[in-house]
Amino acid sequence: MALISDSDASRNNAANVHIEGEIPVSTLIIWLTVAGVCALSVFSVRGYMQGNTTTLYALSAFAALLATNAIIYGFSRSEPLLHGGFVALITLLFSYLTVFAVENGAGVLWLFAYPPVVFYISNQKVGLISCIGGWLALALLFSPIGGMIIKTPYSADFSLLMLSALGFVMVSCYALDQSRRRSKQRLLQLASEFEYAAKHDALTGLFNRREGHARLESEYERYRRNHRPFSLLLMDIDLFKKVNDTYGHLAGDEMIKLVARTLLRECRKVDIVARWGGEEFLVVLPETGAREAFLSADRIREAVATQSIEVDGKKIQATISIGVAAIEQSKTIERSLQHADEGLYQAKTLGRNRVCEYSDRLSGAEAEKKQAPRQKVQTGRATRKALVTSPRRD
Ligand SMILES: Nc1nc2c(ncn2[C@@H]2O[C@H](COP(=O)(O)OP(=O)(O)OP(=O)(O)O)[C@@H](O)[C@H]2O)c(=O)[nH]1
Repeated sequence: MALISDSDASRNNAANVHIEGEIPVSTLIIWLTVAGVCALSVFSVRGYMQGNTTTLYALSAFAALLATNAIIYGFSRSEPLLHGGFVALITLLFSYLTVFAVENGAGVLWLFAYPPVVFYISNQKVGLISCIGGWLALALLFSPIGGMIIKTPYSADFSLLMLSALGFVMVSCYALDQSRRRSKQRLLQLASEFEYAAKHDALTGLFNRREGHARLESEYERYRRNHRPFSLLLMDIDLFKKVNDTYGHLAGDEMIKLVARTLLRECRKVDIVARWGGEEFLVVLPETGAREAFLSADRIREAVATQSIEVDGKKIQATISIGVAAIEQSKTIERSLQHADEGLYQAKTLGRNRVCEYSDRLSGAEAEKKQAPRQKVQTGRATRKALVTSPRRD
């Protein structure tokens, strides 16, 4: 099961990526709206029973506005609108509870709910500005200047305690939120690193065999829908063991990387390039028939043959052999891989540094169009109907 709902988490801002188990902000707002509407209804009825119609109307209005905000979200599905509307409404509501000293001044205690909610819902900048702004506004209200503008029943002792306790809660919420955001960021980074490591080969950065196979299956599914054939190139570095034995494994690794770089350079963006095994590579060419695949393979072979690595001032040339198989009609993936493998085996048998295409449908004339000899071959692995090979040009 994926840890992160967004498959390409690394490209996204951590705040916008939802981690499984985390309460989505919009869901939290809906819950808080339901709880808020219930609480406001209770207190507006209490206000009415105490003969305070202003409280009744004001709290009922806030309850209605909160409910409307949630209903608008139900229709628009606009999260920024829901989040912005909710923060604005609770800021107004808490200001009202404080300034009008609702419930004989006890309503101001609701201010302690503001910092955790606003930090969770908004980004850190908005949370910080809202909290600092709110605290300063409260300090102004409790100050002698505020007392001259609005008469409130709060004593000096209560005001001091309220400001210090609220400031403490705000700082704590900021620190906890900062820590939560950093952990989430790190978690996303780790998840993206793990995902990369699980899908890529460490030496070359190409897709590894598992990812190559997964992408091949996706391509096959696409083929089953649109029936446009695609092709596989299975390739292997020639006499690679000799490179390792003569120049060492580091030189061998350099050669593998050189071939990988050349493949990436020669292939299109849509092509899938994977390291299939030690010195074996698989290239999937979407929407490419047998003929174009053969030509692409030969171009790749030539490109690799012009490359070399340098060991102790000595240039060592790399060559590859390639087996080509097109996926057409009802051919399965496994069968096509087997055919590409047979083509590769044949390329090795015929002297390496060449391309061999498995084909069970090409006529001799068609094969000749490719200016390549068509041969009936029998190898140690299997009997095949025909293989088209590229001439070795060395
Ligand atoms: N340096 C290095 N060598 C590797 C790696 N993976 C596999 N090999 C080596 O690749 C060699 C493969 O050799 P073989 O399969 O015998 O084939 P070859 O010598 O290339 O001969 P042909 O395929 O017939 O041309 C083995 O010696 C493996 O040890 C790797 O990641 N790095």
